[in-house]
Amino acid sequence: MNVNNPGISLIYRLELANSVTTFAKVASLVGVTGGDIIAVDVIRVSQDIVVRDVTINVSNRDHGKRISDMLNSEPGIRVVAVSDRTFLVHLGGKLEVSPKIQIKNRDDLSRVYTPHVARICEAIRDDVSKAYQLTIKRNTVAVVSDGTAVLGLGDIGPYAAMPVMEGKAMLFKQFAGIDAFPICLDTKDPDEIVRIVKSIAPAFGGINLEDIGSPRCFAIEEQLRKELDIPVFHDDQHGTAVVLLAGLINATKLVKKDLSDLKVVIVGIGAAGVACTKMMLAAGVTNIIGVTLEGILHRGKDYDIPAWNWYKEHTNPANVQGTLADAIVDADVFIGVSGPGVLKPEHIQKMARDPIVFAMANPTPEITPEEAAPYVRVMATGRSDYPNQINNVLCFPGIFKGALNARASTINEEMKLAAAHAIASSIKDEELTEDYIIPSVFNQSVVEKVADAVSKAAYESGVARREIHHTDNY
Ligand SMILES: NC(=O)C1=CN([C@@H]2O[C@H](COP(=O)(O)OP(=O)(O)OC[C@H]3O[C@@H](n4cnc5c(N)ncnc54)[C@H](O)[C@@H]3O)[C@@H](O)[C@H]2O)C=CC1
Ligand SMILES: CC(=O)C(=O)O
Ligand SMILES: [Mg+2]
Repeated sequence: MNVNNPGISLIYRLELANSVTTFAKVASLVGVTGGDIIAVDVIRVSQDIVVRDVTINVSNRDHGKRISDMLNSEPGIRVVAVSDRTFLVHLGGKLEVSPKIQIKNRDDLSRVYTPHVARICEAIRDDVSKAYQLTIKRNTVAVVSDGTAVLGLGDIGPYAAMPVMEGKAMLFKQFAGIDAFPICLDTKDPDEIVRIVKSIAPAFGGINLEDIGSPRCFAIEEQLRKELDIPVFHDDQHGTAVVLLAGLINATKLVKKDLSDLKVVIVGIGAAGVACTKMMLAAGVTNIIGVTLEGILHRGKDYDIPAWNWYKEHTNPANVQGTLADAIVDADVFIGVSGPGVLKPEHIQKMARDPIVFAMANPTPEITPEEAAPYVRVMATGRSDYPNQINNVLCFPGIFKGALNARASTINEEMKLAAAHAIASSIKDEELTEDYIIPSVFNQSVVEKVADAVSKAAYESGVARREIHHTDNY
């Protein structure tokens, strides 16, 4: 698998002239150019012509174009169209709104809509908490982005951010049964974002902030948490940190090291980096060194970013200065939440025994598993196509499900720690291996475990608002 191009699959619609060529010829030409045919469908057959859709895995778009040109230049073969399967799954967007009941007659109509809906409106007007019982609020989350830090692609804007937010909404529904709306805002102004999110909050049981770049994300989340009485959770901060901690708990168990003895180097001190650091400190890690594009964060310098000034005071106990090459010496763990290619094999060679490397940048990690393999003991990425996927998708469905079930007013530290331990404990000690430190996203029991643990933590920490046996339906 070429890490820069995760499995591009192209469908070539080919018109083959029966008297001139055969499908066997096509297969051999594709094989010669390194394409991998994975499916063939017959679309139309006539006496002279056969039209086939041939699905071919290619290593990148140029490779796909070379195959197309080569086929087109062959007598008897015409490439009618080439479509990218990934684009096809996004055609028209990935979501729709679907009603829970059908309106079959006037009687139904008058209940779901006017006149009888008015009684429901009045009930909520008289007791606003009934919005949880009588509207979508109780099971609905807004996935809000301004498109400024979309995956590791950077500030690509609200239109380009939509496919990711639609994807997050799909994951909410599929993994936790939560209805989520993708909402991409055409503003980067923190005050305006806060105002808009507050204004739309009545419809939602929770707000999942997504891919809002640092340092703006910190103030936006803090303000919204203060002003709203529903959970506001910046997924890139806390979802990432929860899953990172789960992976770290299991990886250190495997290599027989204690969290409190670790030296951890983390590159990319943005939304994910700051939150991962806070979570590790809360879990008992004491020696963490943060590396930015300007080098190691240390107490000899004042930074323009308040989060970095906080950072230098709470990390780097030996006040090391320099670059990643200086920080990485004798480190037990490398965590990357920055961008492609930051970590080199030479860096890993300088780490302590049994190096743990979590290269979590998406879509292209700080080092590929192939490059790291000879030197690393435990390797994880944020991607779905390698073992050990450390990705916030393991957290946000379950943590919101637990919070919504408890009707929690917030998602607090206790709930996040409970989620991390629930994810980690999904793998039994005897099941742990280098390639299995974190459960699969498709392990349905993880969401349930996380939701139960989070809900329990919400009750125990006093932020749950739902009475468990609620029978009042009107
Ligand atoms: N696996 C997962 O679940 C998650 C992965 N990520 C990945 O982490 C990365 C950062 O995401 P956010 O923190 O949300 O973005 P952000 O924009 O808030 O922060 C990124 C930080 O990394 C720094 N950075 C970029 N390249 C660097 C380099 N070569 N060396 C040092 N610092 C560098 C930037 O200056 C910035 O401070 C992205 O690639 C994203 O895809 C983020 C959230 C979840
Ligand atoms: C996984 C995720 O949220 C990110 O890479 O931004
Ligand atoms: Mg994200």
